[in-house]
Amino acid sequence: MPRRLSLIERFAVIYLSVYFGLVGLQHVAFLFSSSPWWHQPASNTLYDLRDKWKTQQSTIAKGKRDALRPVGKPQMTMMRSSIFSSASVASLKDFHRNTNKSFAFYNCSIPGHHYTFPQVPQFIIVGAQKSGTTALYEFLQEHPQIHGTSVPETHFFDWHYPKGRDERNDFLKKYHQLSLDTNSNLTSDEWQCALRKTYSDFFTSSDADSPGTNDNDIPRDTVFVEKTPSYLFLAETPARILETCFWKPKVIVLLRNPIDRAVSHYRMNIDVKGRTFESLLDEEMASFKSIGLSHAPSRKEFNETTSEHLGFKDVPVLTAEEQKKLHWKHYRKTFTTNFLQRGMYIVQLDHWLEHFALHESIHVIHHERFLSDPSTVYQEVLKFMDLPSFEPGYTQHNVAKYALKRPLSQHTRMYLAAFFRPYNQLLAKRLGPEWEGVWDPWEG
Ligand SMILES: Nc1ncnc2c1ncn2[C@@H]1O[C@H](COP(=O)(O)OS(=O)(=O)O)[C@@H](OP(=O)(O)O)[C@H]1O
Repeated sequence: MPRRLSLIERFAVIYLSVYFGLVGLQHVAFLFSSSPWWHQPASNTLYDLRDKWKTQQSTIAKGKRDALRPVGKPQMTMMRSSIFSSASVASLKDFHRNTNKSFAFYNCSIPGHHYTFPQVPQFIIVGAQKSGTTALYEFLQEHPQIHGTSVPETHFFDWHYPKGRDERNDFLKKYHQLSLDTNSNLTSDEWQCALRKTYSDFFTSSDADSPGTNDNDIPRDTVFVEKTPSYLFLAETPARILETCFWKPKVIVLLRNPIDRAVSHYRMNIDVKGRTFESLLDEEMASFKSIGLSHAPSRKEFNETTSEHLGFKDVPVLTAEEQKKLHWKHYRKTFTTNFLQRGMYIVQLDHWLEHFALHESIHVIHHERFLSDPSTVYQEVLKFMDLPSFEPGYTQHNVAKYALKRPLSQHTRMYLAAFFRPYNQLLAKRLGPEWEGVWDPWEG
């Protein structure tokens, strides 16, 4: 006859059941939370999201890294050396050459806090949205030296970057528990320290109250990478990166046929809008009328059988300024539906080329080539990153779940091809002959 449990034993059984039940739930929640960002809560929950994922993701990432690390490779302990303290490193290459390390720890202070954290990142995948950025990021994360972020996309430099006094104060309060007026109470060095520390936390598992104490196990050859595909689209991002990062990180861009990109973009949000792809296109085109594309034919006016490149021949390509204007006017409203604007790659890339040199600091990848020959493209990326060769498992990531109700009509496809044509031609001029006519149905 089994013995009846005492009150204390019963309490212990209930406590343990509840505890393990909650842990199980948390794991299930985490599995779902690693789904793409559009299934995540709104942007101002950044801090909650980060806290939730940080611990779990870093444990998983560490386990994965340890499993992938070649047998026999020593697990180096990062020494926090004072020679790196507050070092401002202009060139990542010089730093690497001089120290033989991939990154250093950084020390800085704001009122009430002294922080030590790794200088991140060395590489950023900035877009374009729906161009295979998730697949590339996942393949890179499999590399034993590469460490990603604790959330799938930080969106640090677009949604969360604090602009203006109120947002900066809110940022300090939320993350650094500081109730200060940044404009009057913080020096610019302190403000930069707060920015850098917050960003760096996306890459580490360090606790805000005891910064850096969990970072001892980061091998010194670690290369940090983040990906947020909307960065390419935002003209402000490069300057924000340069303000926050310790050096000019190298930038990776994937570009996909803008028509397929637009359809993929629509399929990502199909459940949200309940509108047809064509009606959203027409709406976006109408919004262009106010800023320079007033002569462009509408989809209904467009005649794909004429030879004069289909009515778009004399339509001016939007300048960066015009696109910026449009962007600010419509960005929030059309975030999920700016199919045309997001495919004007040349306008976006030009913002980056003002700050980052093509080939040396920006590596641009042809999405379709990545899809058909992932291994060659991946090895080229590793070469650009100056990392040893590695073969990940080449699988599909982030494939669209929703199908178009009706396949894209030939008329709409040709309308889009004609619309994007002048932008693609300018892009080829900037990137080189291998980009000529790649997405052009009238070529070859
Ligand atoms: N291995 C590989 N190589 C190239 N492309 C791939 C790969 N795996 C997935 N995909 C396709 O990439 C599309 C999603 O792109 P992103 O991950 O950049 O989307 S997102 O901006 O992060 O939401 C998405 O396209 P659609 O399926 O047409 O939507 C994926 O199918």
